[in-house]
Amino acid sequence: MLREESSEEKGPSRGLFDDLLSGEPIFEKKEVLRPSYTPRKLPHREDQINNMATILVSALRGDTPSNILIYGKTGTGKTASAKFVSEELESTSKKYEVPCEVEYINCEVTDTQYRVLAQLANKFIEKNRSRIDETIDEYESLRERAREDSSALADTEFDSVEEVDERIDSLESERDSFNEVPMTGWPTDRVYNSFFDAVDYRERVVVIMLDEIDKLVEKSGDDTLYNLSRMNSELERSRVSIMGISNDLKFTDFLDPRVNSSLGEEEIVFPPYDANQLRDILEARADIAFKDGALTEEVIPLCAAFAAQEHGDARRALDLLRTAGELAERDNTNNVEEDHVREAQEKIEIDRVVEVVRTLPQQSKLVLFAIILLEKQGVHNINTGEVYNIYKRLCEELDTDVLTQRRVTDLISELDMLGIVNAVVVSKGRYGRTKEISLSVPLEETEAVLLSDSRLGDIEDVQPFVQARFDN
Ligand SMILES: Nc1ncnc2c1ncn2[C@@H]1O[C@H](COP(=O)(O)OP(=O)(O)OP(=O)(O)O)[C@@H](O)[C@H]1O
Repeated sequence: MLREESSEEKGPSRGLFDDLLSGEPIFEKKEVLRPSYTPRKLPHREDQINNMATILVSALRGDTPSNILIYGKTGTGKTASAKFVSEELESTSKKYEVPCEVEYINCEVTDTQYRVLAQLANKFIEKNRSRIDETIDEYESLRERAREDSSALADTEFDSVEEVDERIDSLESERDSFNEVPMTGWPTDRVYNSFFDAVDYRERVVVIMLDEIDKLVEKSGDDTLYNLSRMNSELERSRVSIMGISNDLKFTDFLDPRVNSSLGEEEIVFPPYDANQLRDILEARADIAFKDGALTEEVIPLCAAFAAQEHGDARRALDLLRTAGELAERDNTNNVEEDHVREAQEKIEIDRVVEVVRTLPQQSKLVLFAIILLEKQGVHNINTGEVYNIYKRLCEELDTDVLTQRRVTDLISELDMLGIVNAVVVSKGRYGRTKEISLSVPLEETEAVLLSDSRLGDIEDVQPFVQARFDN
């Protein structure tokens, strides 16, 4: 007799993902909240966008636009606005058939003169080659038609098929003369010349957008900017203009005065957003990103308020909103609530700390570990001497160099600047001044990151040593 199917066995069994999928999803289009998404509308940036457009419109009249320096704190919409304006500029230039091209370079990634020039050279070499290829295609089809019927050459500059052949040959050798620049190995002069020739191949206005321009100057000085800004005096057919973007204006102190005044012909400032502006930005994105009614009333104002406290950073506001949505999704609820935002705020902060701590140099990790060990003993307002004693012991355990106390004091100041510890100088009257140090990040998570470092993870018997110091 056949065994009866139990009700549980009917149909396919529920798998690992069924429960996750069964809840009504919160998001309609989550990628709208990701940094890679470029919004079509940028509320509260109308003034800056109009300013950029007013300067760049001369490119569409065939003139060289002034160089622009854009600056403002992180997450204030500098890149998004500049990219928006560039796209509009390029599309309008196509509409009116005025050759104008924008090239974007992120100097955090491309941070040496060689790489910047090589990347630019290769982009223009590629453009020139494909333009030549298009022209060759046109001549080849003309040649085909002319071979069948010589009247196809009427109203053209050619008298015979052979002349078309010659033109195709010369275009092919012109195309082949554009050699790609290798990403290392050539003398810089040669790379510069390749870029120069590639750009000047035809009439056009070129806007070079150097995002995070301060990183380029920090890493390799101002030679690139010097060379780019003097190009126009030598170019014959084309014109180059620079748009630098930075969240740190101090880099201009290190520029040659000529480069500085040329780069900053026009300056546009992006001020931080306030909570109301962040609210508008979030609302516009949330409309597309979330299902109708998925957000409870307080979610957007709270994300905006948190991000406004962090120097008005729209990236942070969007991260918060997306993370809050993901946490709600994980809870299998249909609504994102205030608590999800608070949880998201904590999660983002911990993620930041983990990343900062994970990438600290070994010596800073040891100093931080010493502070943590002291805090675990319940020591408050730790002083540098106490940190130094434990630090030395840790170095012995690891058989590593011991830095001087002065150097360790510097490392503590660096940890303070990174927001990992809080070090305040207090006056002890006639005993002079001393630093009182406390941890400003969650202890357990920070310790776990330090212990995940294979070398620090091996230190087992330090705790009893620290303990012993306080038992006496
Ligand atoms: N006014 C705005 N409207 C909509 N989204 C915005 C606005 N301003 C910024 N954003 C969004 O915030 C995020 C950060 O913006 P963006 O990258 O332009 O900042 P930034 O000022 O260039 O920051 P950084 O200096 O860190 O590069 C992006 O996802 C961007 O789409």
